[in-house]
Amino acid sequence: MKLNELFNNVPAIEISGLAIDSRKVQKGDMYFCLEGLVNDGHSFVAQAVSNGALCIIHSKELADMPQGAVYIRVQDVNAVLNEVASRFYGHPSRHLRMYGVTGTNGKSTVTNIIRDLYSHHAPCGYIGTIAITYGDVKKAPDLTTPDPIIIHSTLAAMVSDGMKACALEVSSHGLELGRVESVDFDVAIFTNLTHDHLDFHGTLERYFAAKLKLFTQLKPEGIAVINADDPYGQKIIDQCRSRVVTYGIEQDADYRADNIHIDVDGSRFTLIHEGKEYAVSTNLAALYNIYNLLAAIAALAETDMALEDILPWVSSIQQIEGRMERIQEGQPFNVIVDFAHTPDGMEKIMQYGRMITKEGHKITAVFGSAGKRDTKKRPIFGELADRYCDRIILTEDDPRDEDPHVIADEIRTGIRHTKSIFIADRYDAIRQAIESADEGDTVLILGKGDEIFMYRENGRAPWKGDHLVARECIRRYYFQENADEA
Ligand SMILES: CC(=O)N[C@H]1[C@@H](OP(=O)(O)OP(=O)(O)OC[C@H]2O[C@@H](n3ccc(=O)[nH]c3=O)[C@H](O)[C@@H]2O)O[C@H](CO)[C@@H](O)[C@@H]1O[C@H](C)C(=O)N[C@@H](C)C(=O)N[C@H](CCC(=O)O)C(=O)O
Ligand SMILES: Nc1ncnc2c1ncn2[C@@H]1O[C@H](COP(=O)(O)OP(=O)(O)OP(=O)(O)O)[C@@H](O)[C@H]1O
Repeated sequence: MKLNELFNNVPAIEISGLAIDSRKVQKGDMYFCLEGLVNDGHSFVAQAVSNGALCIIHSKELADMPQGAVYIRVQDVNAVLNEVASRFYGHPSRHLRMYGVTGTNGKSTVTNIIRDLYSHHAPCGYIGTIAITYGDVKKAPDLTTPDPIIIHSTLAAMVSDGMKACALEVSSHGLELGRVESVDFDVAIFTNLTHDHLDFHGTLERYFAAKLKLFTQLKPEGIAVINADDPYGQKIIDQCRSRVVTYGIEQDADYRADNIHIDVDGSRFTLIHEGKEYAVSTNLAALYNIYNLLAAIAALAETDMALEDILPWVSSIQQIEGRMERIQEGQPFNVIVDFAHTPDGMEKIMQYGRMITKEGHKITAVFGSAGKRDTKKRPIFGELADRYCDRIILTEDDPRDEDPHVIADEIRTGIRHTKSIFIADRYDAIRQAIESADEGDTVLILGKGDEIFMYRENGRAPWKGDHLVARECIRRYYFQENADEA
């Protein structure tokens, strides 16, 4: 694209790419000087130009303006980045039905349910914590909500690959740092708001203010799909100028579930919408997943699919990796791997564990808490495990440069009655939980879900994955099989 197609009064030089990191600039790129939390992109202009940047977008006066590049001074570099990224890639979000999902818990689940159900109507892509997927493409993401360049280039690839829709997870970091400002959302979905990320946002109110942006930025003809049972749902409704559609269980809602029956491996309920009742049977278990399913159903039924075309598919929703993943290797006890890493998520999965574990059998929870992240949740995790579980095995979970033993001690401050042990190595902790399980027991392996990396002192290190380790331990140590390495 020519520079003069993006800005007025500039030469018609060809811009071949966009970059926000001087180290990754390639010949012909436009480099945007973003002010970050640690560095200021304005300091790396020389490197950007020496790597081949032909245009520099900046807001501050530059000490060094090496020759060979066009310099454009703007007021808000991030706003310009959002605008240019969308334009450079042909405004791809305008050519897709865009579903944006935000909330403390349930973003990956709701977006994956949307992708799964929409795919029975037309091809749908997904961008989020688990992956970036469309057609046959599946990439490991660095962030839940990537920067605007990755978002718009990915959406453009989705358009050219024949996708008709995209479900995008919108994290509070993504909103606060302005990563989705030029995404043309058709539907914005709110799941819930509970304690998380207070290290970054400071207070729950500021955390909420970040989430709110998705709804206040939504175009007037967009649709806001809101959880009516969450106290923050009403606050969003009050401030959103777009059409609002609600879902829930307890409060009156446009899509409401009633007569709910939850089993070990599925649920049934009556969906009430516009005075009509629909019998729904789904392979998703746990009450929180009824909320997630209602959110997805409401979003789809308000856009491209009729309820009658959606409901037959909800009984066979694909397992969402690492989200309440039941590990079945023929063992006579339950093993569940789950990504729960917030107090609300922990409580919900432990309640579900209690529900599926008969009187007289025990629940063992294996978990830790991330290093250098929201340390206030550590004792709360301890309290919850103390309340719902019979045995607690504390272990590492993305320790970064903290000592997992110290983290475990902080979790322990919330534990009053339940026996807890600390096993530093996560593999050994899972092994111990499985080896000591009896018939009818439940083992909950929490916090990392499907992740196959562990954040250590020097960044991401490989981790086998809780799901694979659990399978291996059941075969090798419970059944004493000569199981292959996971
Ligand atoms: C806290 C946070 O979100 N930080 C993001 C932020 O980093 P930063 O502000 O520290 O960046 P910085 O190092 O100060 O650099 C400022 C600018 O200078 C540039 N730079 C920097 C150094 C250099 O040599 N050359 C150069 O050009 C950087 O590319 C950047 O554009 O901007 C970077 C560029 O976009 C992001 O990669 C980075 O995400 C970091 C890696 C991160 O871990 N973010 C997490 C917390 C996050 O966003 N998580 C949410 C999900 C949370 C959840 O729900 O669990 C997510 O959406 O993934
Ligand atoms: N609606 C919900 N309410 C409460 N807890 C939930 C809900 N949905 C999922 N969870 C719990 O939160 C965990 C994470 O779910 P999911 O990955 O869908 O959330 P997320 O918002 O995408 O989180 P992240 O952005 O950190 O990946 C699940 O494994 C489950 O324990």
